[in-house]
Amino acid sequence: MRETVLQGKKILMLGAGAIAEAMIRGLTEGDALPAEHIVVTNRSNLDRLQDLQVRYEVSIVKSVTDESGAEALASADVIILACKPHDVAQALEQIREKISNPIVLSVAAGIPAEMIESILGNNVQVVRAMPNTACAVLESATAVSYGQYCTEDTKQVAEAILSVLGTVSVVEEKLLDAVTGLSGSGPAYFYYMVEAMQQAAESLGLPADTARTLILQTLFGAGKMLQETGLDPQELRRQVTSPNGTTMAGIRVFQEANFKELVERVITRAAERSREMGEEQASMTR
Ligand SMILES: NC(=O)C1=CN([C@@H]2O[C@H](COP(=O)(O)OP(=O)(O)OC[C@H]3O[C@@H](n4cnc5c(N)ncnc54)[C@H](OP(=O)(O)O)[C@@H]3O)[C@@H](O)[C@H]2O)C=CC1
Ligand SMILES: O=C(O)[C@@H]1CCC=N1
Repeated sequence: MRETVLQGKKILMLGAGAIAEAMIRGLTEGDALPAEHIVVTNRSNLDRLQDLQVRYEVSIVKSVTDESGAEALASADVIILACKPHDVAQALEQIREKISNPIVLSVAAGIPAEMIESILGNNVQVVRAMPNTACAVLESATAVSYGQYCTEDTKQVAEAILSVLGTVSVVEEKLLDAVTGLSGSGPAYFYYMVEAMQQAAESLGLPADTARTLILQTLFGAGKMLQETGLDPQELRRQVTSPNGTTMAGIRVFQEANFKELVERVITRAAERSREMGEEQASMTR
């Protein structure tokens, strides 16, 4: 365990789904704080909590509405809000009277800091973050923005937590919907591409396991080249593309299908959806 601003801190994870598990796995594997200082709760799925407890040795509480839930809420330094956007208001109503000035770190897509501040009151310090599931392997691309009441100490605590899980970029809150469409959803775009490449490889006669090995190493190698050479993607693409060769023939098919425009539409639509989800919820609580 490193000496950090997280020393002695307790985190309560409100929500135990996909992103909560990715963060729990990253925080425990990254040795950010003792596993028992991470307390996890959800709405009703006790089997899921017990499974997380067994696998990560975290603490669990069955419900925030019972006695052990009240204790966990009162002693939490940081509450990570990791439920679906449409469950956020209810989750906050349930904890409002029981918290004692924690940092609230929300990963809920689209939900404005102001909405959380207005439900919880008391000038609560709200940090909004948009990680991705690569938290599980300490490779998340996370962006963060700070609510109006956040102090410098709070920013340090939030960044200490999030930087264990990968890179952290501080952005203005109004850019978080774009971040959500880009890097929050982003892993799924690459997985979709891998699915498509696998399908193509198999239809060309490659054995499934050979195709998988080749695709994964190609993806990993391309990412590492981008990171380690510092070269632009255009230049790296040029190095692969022999005049009138195979790459040029393949890329031309992408160009004929307006691939770049398609990707722009994908990311724009995902960003818009983040904004819509936030607006739907914020309008219901006004
Ligand atoms: N999945 C991803 O890649 C990412 C997701 N996010 C954001 O994280 C949030 C969670 O997403 P994800 O993990 O995919 O969702 P999941 O559906 O996998 O998990 C949602 C969790 O929230 C719990 N929950 C619902 N209501 C309450 C409540 N009132 N109190 C406590 N817990 C509650 C559910 O419990 P139960 O099962 O008992 O109902 C469940 O454990 C979303 O807001 C999403 O926008 C952000 C970045 C990436
Ligand atoms: O699909 C979603 O809504 C969430 C937000 C970012 C990734 N998953």
